[in-house]
Amino acid sequence: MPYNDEWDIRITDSSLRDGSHHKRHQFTVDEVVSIVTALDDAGVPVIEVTHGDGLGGSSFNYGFSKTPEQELIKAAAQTAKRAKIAFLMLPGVGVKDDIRESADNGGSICRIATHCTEADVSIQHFGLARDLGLETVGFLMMSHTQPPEVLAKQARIMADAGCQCVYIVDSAGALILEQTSDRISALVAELGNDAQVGFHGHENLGLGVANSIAAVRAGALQIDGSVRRFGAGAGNTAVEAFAAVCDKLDIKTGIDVMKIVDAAEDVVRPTMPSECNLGRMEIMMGYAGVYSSFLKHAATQADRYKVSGAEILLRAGQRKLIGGQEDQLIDIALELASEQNS
Ligand SMILES: CC[C@H](O)CC(=O)C(=O)O
Ligand SMILES: [Mn+2]
Repeated sequence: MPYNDEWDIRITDSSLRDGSHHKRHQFTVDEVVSIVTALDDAGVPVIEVTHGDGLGGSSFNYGFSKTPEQELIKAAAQTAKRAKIAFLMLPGVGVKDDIRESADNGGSICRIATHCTEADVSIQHFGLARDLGLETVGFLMMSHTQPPEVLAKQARIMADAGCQCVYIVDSAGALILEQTSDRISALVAELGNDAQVGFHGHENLGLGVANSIAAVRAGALQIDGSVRRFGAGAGNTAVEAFAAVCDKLDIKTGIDVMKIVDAAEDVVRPTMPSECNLGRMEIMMGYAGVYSSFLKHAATQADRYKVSGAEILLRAGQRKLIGGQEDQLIDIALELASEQNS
């Protein structure tokens, strides 16, 4: 079944949210306006704008925003002619008032993200979002850590709370092809017509586009990506490459391939501090199953304690760290430094 009469699937660009990790949360209003203008013109139907760690993420632990995220959401909503503006929130990092403020500023899609075994902490937020008339999306983060049947039960909790599309979120870029499609299929079977299923990929093993196609073939109707892969770790599925692949496979996305490749090169790339690399630290994240947003934090601690960033990430994977446990990267760096000096 297609997404609607116009598109087979709906693509959400996350460069102004997931890309915030890569930019250490330094987006300006001018950058948001230029990126939203270009993506909207290229036919991207949904653009996500928030601090990288979601509403309320601007903090000592996650990194302070250069511009308050509500100003960025407002600027995006005022700029977009066709695209809907989405925002993300992790319960506990943000609170319900942040959802209200985002809606007042023109955000129309509320995305609530939880660790993939903790869906129950999202229930009140989906309720509020639906009461406010917002469209809802749920993120099951670090989905590589749980088998399909566990994820399906968590998806059911979100759907029953009012979530209209539950995403398998490959936060670590660790899923490999069938591991993606098996998880999507389990959610599709569980949710039926109660909610759609989506996929959010990361490129840490170079599989963002391939995993996204596997997800579509398994029944996902919403797919995330970031233009120029502008996201945490090695970045997200490149929207321009994914749109081109969909075009060749006759999967309708509504995105103009010629316009989106220009936007990627001419508008988005100049706002990036650097390309999103697929270097040893990024590969280690996919290999060891580490949350992509740990990359910059691990790099900071590696510099500070003169230890290997890749080794920090490998141990973070062994410890099975999840989002919110960024401070343990300091502990691992100290452990490595003491081993080095003994
Ligand atoms: C807000 C945390 C995180 O960046 C959400 C996400 O994009 C992911 O888990 O991949
Ligand atoms: Mn992500």
